[in-house]
This record gives sequence, C-alpha cells and structure tokens, in this order.
Amino acid sequence: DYSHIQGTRWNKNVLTYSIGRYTRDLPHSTVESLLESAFNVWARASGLTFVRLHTNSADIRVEFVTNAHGDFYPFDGPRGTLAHAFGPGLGAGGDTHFDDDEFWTAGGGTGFNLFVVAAHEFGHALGLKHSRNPESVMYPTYKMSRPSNLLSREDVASISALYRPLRAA
Ligand SMILES: CC(C)C[C@H](CS(C)(=N)=N)C(=O)N[C@H]1Cc2cn(c3ccccc23)CCCCCCNC1=O
Ligand SMILES: [Zn+2]
Repeated sequence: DYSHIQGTRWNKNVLTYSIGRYTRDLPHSTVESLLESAFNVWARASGLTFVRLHTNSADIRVEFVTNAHGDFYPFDGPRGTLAHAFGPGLGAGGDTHFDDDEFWTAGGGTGFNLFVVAAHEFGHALGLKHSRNPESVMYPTYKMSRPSNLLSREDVASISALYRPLRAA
C-alpha cells in the first residue's frame, strides 16, 4: 500500500531534521535548543527519536522565512499566521516554516514563544490535526500561558494512538 508515501504518520522511529535559514530575533544556539526541546516533547510521548542533520536531506526541514517562500502557502507579514508545517511524507513532508515577520522569543514578554509554536508545528509534522480543546497544544490559536509540561492528556493520547503501535511492531 502507498500509505507510507503520503500517509497520516511516519513509518519509521528515527526522524531527522535540519535548520535552514534562522531568525535574527534569537541567537542560533537558543533557536537550536528551543527546537530540540519542542521535538523532545513529542519524543517522550511517541517513542520517536529526532536527530539533527546539517544537510538538506533531512525528513523535517525547519526554516524561518517571510511572505512568498517557495511553497503554495505564502506568509502574511506580522501576526496573522505564525508558522505552518507539512504532514508526514517524502519531499516537503514534515517541513516546518516559521514566519520571520513575527518577533520570536524564548520567554514571555512581547513576541511569540518559539518553543510553544514549534511544539504545535511539530505536532502537524508528525500527523496531528487541530484540537477543539483550548488546553491542547494543537488548538488552532496561539496561547502563551501553557503549563510547563505543554502537552495536554489529549495530545499525549493522540500522538500515542498514532505512533505507539509502531514501537510495538
Ligand atoms: C497555533 C499557532 C502556533 C499556529 C497557527 C498556524 S497553523 C497553520 N500551524 N495551524 C497560527 O498561526 N494561528 C493563528 C490564528 C489566528 C489568530 N488570529 C488570526 C488573524 C489572522 C490570521 C490568523 C489568525 C487572531 C489574531 C492573533 C494573531 C497572532 C496569533 N495567530 C494565531 O494564533
Ligand atoms: Zn495548527
């Protein structure tokens, strides 16, 4: 069956990611640690492993871009849509773009918290859809006041339903 080509989930336990263009709002090391933390949130709940590559051949290619940037989903300047990610699959599958017309932060204050937004986007990159539960990290609108553990019980259940069986296989 061809579900592995454009399926609802990745059919492997180890996923690679790369970071292309960075934002100038934060040091590179801060961007890298925030993205790693966002991947770890899902790794703990799914049993998946994420490995960072420095090549363009990674499964999940992460970039900070503005306006039209080479896919059919141009960004919209400040505010509005903050980021987007493609679902599992070859090529653009999993790729995650952050709108660099936003101001990205590592903490509170003004701007958007990169860790919180990345956790939402990587949920999409792993195959999750939006949740109607405002407590879920997959809620369609940004909400900074997230508990430190970030994932709601519903998020853990969703990602486990999608990937735990793979681990058992
Ligand atoms: C959940 C995110 C991390 C990712 C999603 C995008 S996606 C594809 N990954 N689901 C996102 O950006 N949602 C918008 C949704 C949104 C809220 N408004 C908008 C005004 C215009 C356009 C969009 C929005 C009202 C004004 C607030 C604008 C800033 C915050 N924007 C959002 O919360
Ligand atoms: Zn979303």
